[in-house]
Amino acid sequence: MDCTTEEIAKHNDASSCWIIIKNEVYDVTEFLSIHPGGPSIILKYAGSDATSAYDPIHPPDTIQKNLSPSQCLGPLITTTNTTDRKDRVPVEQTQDEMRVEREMKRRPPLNRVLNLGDIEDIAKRVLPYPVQAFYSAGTDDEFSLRENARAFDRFFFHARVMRPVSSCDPSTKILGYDSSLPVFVSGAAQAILGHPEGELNITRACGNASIIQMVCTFASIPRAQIAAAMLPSQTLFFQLYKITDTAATAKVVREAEELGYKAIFLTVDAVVVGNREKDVRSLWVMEEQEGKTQYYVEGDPEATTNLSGSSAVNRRNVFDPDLSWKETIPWLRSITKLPIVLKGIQCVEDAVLAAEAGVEGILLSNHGGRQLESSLPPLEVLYRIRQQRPDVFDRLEVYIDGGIRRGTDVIKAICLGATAVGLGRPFLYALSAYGEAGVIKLLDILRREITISMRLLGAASIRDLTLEVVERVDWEPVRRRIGKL
Ligand SMILES: Cc1cc2nc3c(=O)[nH]c(=O)nc-3n(C[C@H](O)[C@H](O)[C@H](O)COP(=O)(O)O)c2cc1C
Repeated sequence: MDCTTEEIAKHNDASSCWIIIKNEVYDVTEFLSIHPGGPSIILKYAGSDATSAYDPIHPPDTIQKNLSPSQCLGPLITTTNTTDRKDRVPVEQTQDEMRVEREMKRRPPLNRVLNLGDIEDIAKRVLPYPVQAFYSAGTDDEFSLRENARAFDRFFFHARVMRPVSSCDPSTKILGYDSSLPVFVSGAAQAILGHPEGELNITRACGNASIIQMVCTFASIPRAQIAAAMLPSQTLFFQLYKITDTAATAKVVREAEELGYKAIFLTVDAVVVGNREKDVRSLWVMEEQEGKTQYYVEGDPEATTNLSGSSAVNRRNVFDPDLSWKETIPWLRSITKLPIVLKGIQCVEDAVLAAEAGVEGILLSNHGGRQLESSLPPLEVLYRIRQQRPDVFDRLEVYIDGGIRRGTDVIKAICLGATAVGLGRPFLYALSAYGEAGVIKLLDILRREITISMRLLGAASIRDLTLEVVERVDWEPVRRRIGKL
């Protein structure tokens, strides 16, 4: 392979994109469409050295994890021209980067942030467009994404009055670990795209607030570094993707256990990656904005169709598509002593199978509407389990995530039998908009909303949040606002 700078410079667009990182040359053409931060940031360095942009924000093993050996083209061959860097074209700020800079200066002070919708609005304004698209994307027409949140609007309270609530305690236990609220962080990868300190913002804020954080297999900060940042009293859970390389997965599980993570949340709703068109389109949106739009030319073969995150990931067979009740859980049990929770249960039947399989918990989730379109909102699944198979709640802990944005959402889920609820995007938005201070603010808002509503409901503790105080209506309430943007 000719890895001279002259040759590399020819591969400078989406049809063939080579970059140099630490004097090694990579063909990232296929990777463009699955780069969590979107392709435009890579394209900015297409045909040149991307080390300065790559190095500060990526864990050391990112390349090994994401590129196949055939995409690693070899060491950079230095010619006389390349040692003289004067001929290099300086990288200019894109329109989007200038917009982000302006918006960061316009952020309101935190005391003007009232709710999670406000945080989401601000984050969407200050995030680079491709990152905003990656974080907010749902699958297909984003129907499940919207309905996840709307499902909460169909439940109303039967408030009880004349009950002493001067002392109101929203704390609980999750898998036996203390949590100051019935809330945890559902792991959402690539926090570093929103803030240079990535997941660490969440770790620090959660440590002080006694909230449990689930850390992803594909977290953007090494899991050891996250574990090193936790307080002695703090609890971390680990989100596991079972990949086709079983031995490699087992190594990850053992490492997580040794690092002190307290439970394994095995994600079961992502055997392939969902069809997230917003994510794919963000490349074209950016091209248009920067004046590099490609137009259809009569007679051209279909150029790079660029069909999504999914295709490239699938080609490399990252996720194991053959998870099964018979094999996967006994295998996982055989390699770890940690409690096992299945993340991504989407119907009553599978909740029952999980109980029969003897796992310690299930997280009812459709991945925040990012996987199967028209998967039932997790709150509806919770309601159906409560109606049809209440015995499940005696056999394992049940959690839900997806669309939870208000203290009342949390309370409704607890009333229906959930032990706790997870939030994904809100943590990403909070850290993107305000770093660690944003995450602290988010938890303060939730705590305030939960305790106000518990008091108004006549509940002095989580034990008072029972099925009797919540009712599902069959009329369609007015559509909820999830965020202005
Ligand atoms: C940007 C992003 C990345 C995510 N990454 C993962 C992941 O790596 N593993 C996983 O199991 N779930 C992942 N999720 C799903 C979350 O764990 C969670 O199920 C979902 O965000 C909950 O919905 P919510 O965002 O409406 O709160 C991700 C979600 C988002 C938005």
